[in-house]
Amino acid sequence: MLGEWLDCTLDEQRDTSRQGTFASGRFAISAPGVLRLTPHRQRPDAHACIFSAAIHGNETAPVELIGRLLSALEAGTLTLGAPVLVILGNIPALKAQQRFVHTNLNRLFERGLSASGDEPDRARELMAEVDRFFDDYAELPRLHYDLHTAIRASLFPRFVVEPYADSDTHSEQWRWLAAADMQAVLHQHQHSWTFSHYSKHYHGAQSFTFELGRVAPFGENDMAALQPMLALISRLGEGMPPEAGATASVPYFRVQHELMRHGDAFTLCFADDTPNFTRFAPGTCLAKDDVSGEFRVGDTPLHVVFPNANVETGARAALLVAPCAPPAE
Ligand SMILES: O=C(O)CCC(=O)N[C@@H](CCC(=O)O)C(=O)O
Ligand SMILES: [Zn+2]
Repeated sequence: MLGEWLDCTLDEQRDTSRQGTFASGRFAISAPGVLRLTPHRQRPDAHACIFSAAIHGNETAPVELIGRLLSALEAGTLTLGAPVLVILGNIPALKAQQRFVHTNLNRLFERGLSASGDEPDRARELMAEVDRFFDDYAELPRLHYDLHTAIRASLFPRFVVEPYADSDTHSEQWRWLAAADMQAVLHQHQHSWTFSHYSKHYHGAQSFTFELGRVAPFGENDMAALQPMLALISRLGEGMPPEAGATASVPYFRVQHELMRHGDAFTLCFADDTPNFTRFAPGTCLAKDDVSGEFRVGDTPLHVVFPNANVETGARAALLVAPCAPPAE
């Protein structure tokens, strides 16, 4: 049944039904780690909802959050009123409790991807699942929340990344995110081929990457802090309008520059435990690279997000961001 699906995804030896019913809907496993929930009665405010987790295998809080949603549906304390696609992204990495096995899955969501290997194959499988789900509910507004946790501490422990795309984010989303206790918003300045970008760019979905605290092993996540987030996905699962908060208090940032690792001897010039959103003054040296040289902050201060010197060469080693005005209401 629903509650067992997470465990069975991690343990192929355990048998589980591939489809069945629960009090308010039907479920079907359409691919490994992909669970489709169909309501018996779809509510008028329903979105076609995708909730994904474990695109990075060591980010366990989102998996626990989705487990709570499924348990509530199974227990009948929550009534499914919207179609929901639940995705566990990188199953081998989740089993190994690693960010990825061979390469970062969250850089591969691009149509026409030609790379070969386990993660590229999984990206193709997940893109096809997303396409099929949104096609099947073409009449409904589309929504994709891709749930993550960050490697390091953050001055804003819970925040969202808004992927770059031509389509707009609806203003109600900002109010829902504020009520879900998201503490900052980061606007991407260019295409990034992440999973949330895929849904927004190719399907016009309301789509975000959520950072829900810091990476921790199963059982060690601060789930109390994620209660408002659970309330948001639960309301969406019910097909009901979520609670709306005040957006005025949420700081907005825009990416100014992607710091890339080009050489083997790439280093960041600040401490490993520097929290996300730490501000650096003009002139500060942020990185040294044996291929591209030094990177220094220009005339305006920059805040650093997701710094990671240990990425593959050619990959993003940090986002450098600056505060910006909130989107118009
Ligand atoms: O904490 C970190 O350094 C990484 C956390 C993480 O996995 N972040 C996502 C953000 C995706 C986006 O830019 O929308 C990632 O790097 O894939
Ligand atoms: Zn992640």
